[in-house]
Amino acid sequence: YSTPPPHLDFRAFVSALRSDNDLADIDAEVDPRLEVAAITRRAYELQSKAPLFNNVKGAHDGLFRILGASGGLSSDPQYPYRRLARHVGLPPTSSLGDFIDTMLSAKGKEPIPPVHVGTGPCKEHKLFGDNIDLTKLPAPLLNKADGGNYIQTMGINIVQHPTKPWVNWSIARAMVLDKTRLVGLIMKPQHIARIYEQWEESGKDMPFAIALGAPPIAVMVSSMPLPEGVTESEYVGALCGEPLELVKCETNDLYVPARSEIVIEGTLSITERAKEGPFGEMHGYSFLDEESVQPIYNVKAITYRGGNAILPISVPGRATGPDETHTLIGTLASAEIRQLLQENGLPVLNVFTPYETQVIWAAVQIDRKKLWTLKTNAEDFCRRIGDLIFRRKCGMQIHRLLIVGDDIDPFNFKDVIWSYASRCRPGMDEYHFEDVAAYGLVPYMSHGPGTKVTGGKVVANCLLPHEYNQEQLWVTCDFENGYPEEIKEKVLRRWTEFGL
Ligand SMILES: Cc1cc2c3c(c1C)C(C)(C)C[C@@H](C(=O)Cc1ccccc1)N3c1c([nH]c(=O)[nH]c1=O)N2C[C@H](O)[C@H](O)[C@H](O)COP(=O)(O)O
Ligand SMILES: [K+]
Ligand SMILES: [Mn+2]
Repeated sequence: YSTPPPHLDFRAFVSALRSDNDLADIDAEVDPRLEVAAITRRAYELQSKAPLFNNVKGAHDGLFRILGASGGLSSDPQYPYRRLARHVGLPPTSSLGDFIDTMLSAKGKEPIPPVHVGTGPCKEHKLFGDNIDLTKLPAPLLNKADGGNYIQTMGINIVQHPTKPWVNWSIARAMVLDKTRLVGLIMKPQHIARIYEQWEESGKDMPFAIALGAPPIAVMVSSMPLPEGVTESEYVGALCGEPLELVKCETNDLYVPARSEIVIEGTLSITERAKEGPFGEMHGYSFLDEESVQPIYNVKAITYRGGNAILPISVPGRATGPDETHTLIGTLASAEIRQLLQENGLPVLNVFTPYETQVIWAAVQIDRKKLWTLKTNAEDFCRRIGDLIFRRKCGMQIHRLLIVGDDIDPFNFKDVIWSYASRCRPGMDEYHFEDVAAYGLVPYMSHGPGTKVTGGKVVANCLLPHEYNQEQLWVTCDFENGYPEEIKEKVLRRWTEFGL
């Protein structure tokens, strides 16, 4: 096969990280029981290179190597988002704004359906029946409190609606239960849960495939809350301007990316369930009283790429250095939220979920000149935005929206928190929503004082009243805004002379 670009082939992506000097090849033996995850977690927190474990204890017959932090921030502070850029074929100097613009660039474009090819790298090795023993694979234990070995944290869960032409791609965690079974989170309003409900009604187990080490751009779209009914693989095609190549599963009629590293396929039971979790969550907590009971994945085949297949993993936790549950879930939800607000005619420039808020908050940047033409006020404007976002799936994970002006950079938390701290009057500038679906995993909901699955959401107005209808009545006191251009130029020119 000719080697495709990094965004279309996971192994080419790994080579690109290596040539970016953003990958650490670890050839020493490392234990998948906690050690691999601890190294990966610290790699996020220090924003170091992505660890590629080439010698995982217990690996055999080419299963498997492990790549951690594929969606973490780059180790080179000059290119913080280069690893994300590599997922979608963007230049290394790309900003988060460029990344969001790219992920939205196929909206309104004709979908490009994938093409089916006869075979591909993921078909080089095949395991069936007694050759399948998930307990013999080096599936990693990611956190000392986890209830099982989570083999699925960065793969694409592929399921098809039983009657409609909708094939959904998403990321949903799953842990090893026994020799031939996984158990994983199937949670409403996620599309995998909606489609699962349809199979329950049809009375048949749901065929599934999990494609691990799939093309990076497909992993991105799988993590994006596209509208219901959209077949993610067609959106990937529209983004790339060319169809994705898929091959048929061995044991069902689903199709998977031909270049995947590892494919697990089978049926998700509509009757058998088992205890799932605890799991180290995206907000930085693992609650020990987790009593989640979830459907069982019956594994019928495992196929995988030669040359020592690579299992990508995500180790969610505190976003002191963000992991994929922040850089993918937060950023891609921000993209869909921006799309929704702009489609509804709101003067929104950008949206972003600051990592410092564990992507529970989202800053919504408003074009103030356009805001004046709406002749509105804080209450009406904030309630309108809250009604749009908090009643849609793309807003599911957001509990606080901050409405900020175009003088604020939503990607710069110091800007965002400055405007929230100084312009949002407690008791008058926050508009609460108690009748909307909550994100049940947020600790103050799951283990908080009030209801668990509704409410706890708020829109914080970070614009002063006069900003709704006229130019700001202040000069911002920082170097950028507090001095005339000629003074700033003179200061910058003489800065080194002053020895500062
Ligand atoms: C990048 C990433 C994303 C998720 C998850 C993880 C990572 C790395 C891991 C596996 C590390 C953690 C896990 C979570 O525990 C986080 C989570 C997020 C959202 C709902 C429940 C759990 N998770 C996940 C997730 N969606 C879930 O339905 N159970 C999941 O298990 N998601 C989010 C999900 O993919 C996005 O919401 C997609 O938009 C869903 O696709 P559609 O339904 O819109 O088609
Ligand atoms: K998706
Ligand atoms: Mn979907």
